[in-house]
Amino acid sequence: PTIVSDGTSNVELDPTVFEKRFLKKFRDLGEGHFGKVELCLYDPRSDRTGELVAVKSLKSENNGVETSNLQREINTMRELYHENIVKYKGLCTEEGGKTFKLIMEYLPMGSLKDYLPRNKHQIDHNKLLLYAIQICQGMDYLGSQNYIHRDLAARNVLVESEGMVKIGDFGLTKSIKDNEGYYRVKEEQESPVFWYAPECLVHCKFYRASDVWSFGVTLYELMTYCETKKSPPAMFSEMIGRSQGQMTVTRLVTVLEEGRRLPRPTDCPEMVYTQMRRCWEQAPDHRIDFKGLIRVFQTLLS
Ligand SMILES: C=Cc1cc(F)c(CN2CC[C@](CC#N)(n3cc(C(N)=O)c(NC(=O)OC)n3)[C@H](F)C2)cc1O
Repeated sequence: PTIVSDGTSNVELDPTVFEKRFLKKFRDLGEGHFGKVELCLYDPRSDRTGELVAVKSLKSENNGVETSNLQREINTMRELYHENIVKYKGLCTEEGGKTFKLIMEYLPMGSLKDYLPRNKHQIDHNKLLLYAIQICQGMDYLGSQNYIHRDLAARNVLVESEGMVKIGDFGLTKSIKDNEGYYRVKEEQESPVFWYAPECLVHCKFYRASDVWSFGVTLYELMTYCETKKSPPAMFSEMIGRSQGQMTVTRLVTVLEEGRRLPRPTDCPEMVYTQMRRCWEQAPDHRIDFKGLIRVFQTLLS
């Protein structure tokens, strides 16, 4: 907390204020549509004893939409406190607050998409179920705070340690006013359509139950150890025919309405695949919820 002296925050004492001059870029961690995430060293004593942080910022001068998206993401992250959600560390503003950067904790082991393929040999099904439970715990908490994530996928789940994962990116997260219970999807930019539930594709409506559908796809990724050849885009493209351009969504909706789903991954236990299918019920309110998934996975943990 800031020790307020004369009504202004005291930069030295507010640990959430990061000064641009001490933020040293090391390398890029990721690239998004409108911005990037960089690995930086925050070194206020300029003696390299600082700490490594992940910094999300917008690319060159974006229009107001991206700025307000980043502002919303910052306001969301600063309110979230859960062991399976990546920690907000603070803000770096420049030019008097015209542009700003989101500072988060850095998890050097990267996302599940990086980690699983490289460490298959030391990760058994029990460990995958542990990750599944932790993702559900983070998502159940997010929903309890009236947020929907809208981009849950293995690429956005970070590895804290071999036994702990966290939801790491909230770029598409929206708050839902309680009475509505859904968010109307607006932007058409590269939406992660192969992780989207039918109601999102057809009606542009996103419910908490739509996040459960995306979790089912994320669980499928877990059970395939994020093998590229078995990825949701690869598998769905086989089902709907390749490179359909804008016809992709139309054909995807058709196969989903026919009841077709991603197949059971090799060696995936029947009981785990059964839970995936319960995440992929056509009707949102027929799907299992995150609390139900946590209960089932805890009984499956041998
Ligand atoms: C402006 C919008 C935008 C920009 C983007 F680049 C991305 C994509 N980005 C998301 C953050 C990301 C993956 C996750 N979760 N990640 C975070 C950490 C960390 N906190 O340590 C980390 N660590 C790591 O890779 O260690 C080796 N990766 C990875 F950068 C991809 C999404 C966006 O909405």
